[in-house]
Amino acid sequence: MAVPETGPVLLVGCGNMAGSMLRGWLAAGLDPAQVTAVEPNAASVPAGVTHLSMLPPDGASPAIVMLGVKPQKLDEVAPALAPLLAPETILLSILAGTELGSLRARFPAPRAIVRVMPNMPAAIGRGVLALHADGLEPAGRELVAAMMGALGLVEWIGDERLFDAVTALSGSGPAFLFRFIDALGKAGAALGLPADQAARMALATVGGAAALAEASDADPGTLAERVASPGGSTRKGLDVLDRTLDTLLEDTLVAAERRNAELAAETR
Ligand SMILES: NC(=O)C1=CN([C@@H]2O[C@H](COP(=O)(O)OP(=O)(O)OC[C@H]3O[C@@H](n4cnc5c(N)ncnc54)[C@H](OP(=O)(O)O)[C@@H]3O)[C@@H](O)[C@H]2O)C=CC1
Ligand SMILES: O=C(O)[C@@H]1CCC=N1
Repeated sequence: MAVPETGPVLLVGCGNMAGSMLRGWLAAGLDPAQVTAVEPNAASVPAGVTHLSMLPPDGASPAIVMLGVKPQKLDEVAPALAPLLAPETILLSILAGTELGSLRARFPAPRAIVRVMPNMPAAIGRGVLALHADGLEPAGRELVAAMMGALGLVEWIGDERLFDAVTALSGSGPAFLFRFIDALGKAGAALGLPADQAARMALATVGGAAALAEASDADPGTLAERVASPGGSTRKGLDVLDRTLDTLLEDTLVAAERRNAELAAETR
């Protein structure tokens, strides 16, 4: 999906996540000349994007501002950023745990503030972008949905209280899956396969399975049953996996969700 006409975009923080989104937007056709990134590390700012090492003291308000720093840095950037924002600026925040109320308290000017929970595959247009907005008019909603749609699947979250759960599921999710790929390869190597070969096969198996699940009308549970031929070997493996997988993932998401709630309290 092509990125829409946005007007000037200011990124405050352009590290792993905001940088991934920026790369996704540039690949989808965003003009780098429209973008300014305030970021201590110039090397992480793509070519053609204006780089600043700190916020300018004044200047025209950008149409879109995206906060991409760590939640712990919010109070470092807020005093210099707040005066640069106009009522018509759309403020996007990807900060985990940081609530709309906490953003409103620091940025009183913009009418529209949007919490965005992206994930890293946004860099290749395969991200998940969860959105929760306050004060966004229909035209702004369309613009934000189109911008995020250029990066992957857009899901509007009506109840902001679910954002910590969303962050645990799709924001952190790629890390859990990278671990799974790694562990699958290591398990193959433990059975005697050369480690590099096992790693390649694990990655291709996970990528292929995810692509098939996306392309198929059947749900993942049904697909798993199709792999498990009656009386075959997959069933024996599933019997082991099924003993712990659901609780393991629930515990994993609960731990991540809790930390997001702590970050929310710290930035309140
Ligand atoms: N990583 C992910 O997959 C996801 C992250 N997020 C959210 O994205 C945000 C950033 O996380 P992530 O990208 O992982 O972290 P990074 O540390 O990679 O990115 C943050 C960037 O902000 C820079 N920075 C620090 N202080 C300032 C400042 N005063 N002005 C401008 N830039 C500054 C940092 O520079 P330096 O390193 O020099 O401090 C760094 O490059 C967090 O709020 C996180 O919750 C959300 C979803 C997924
Ligand atoms: O680990 C973090 O805090 C962020 C939020 C989701 C992914 N990374």
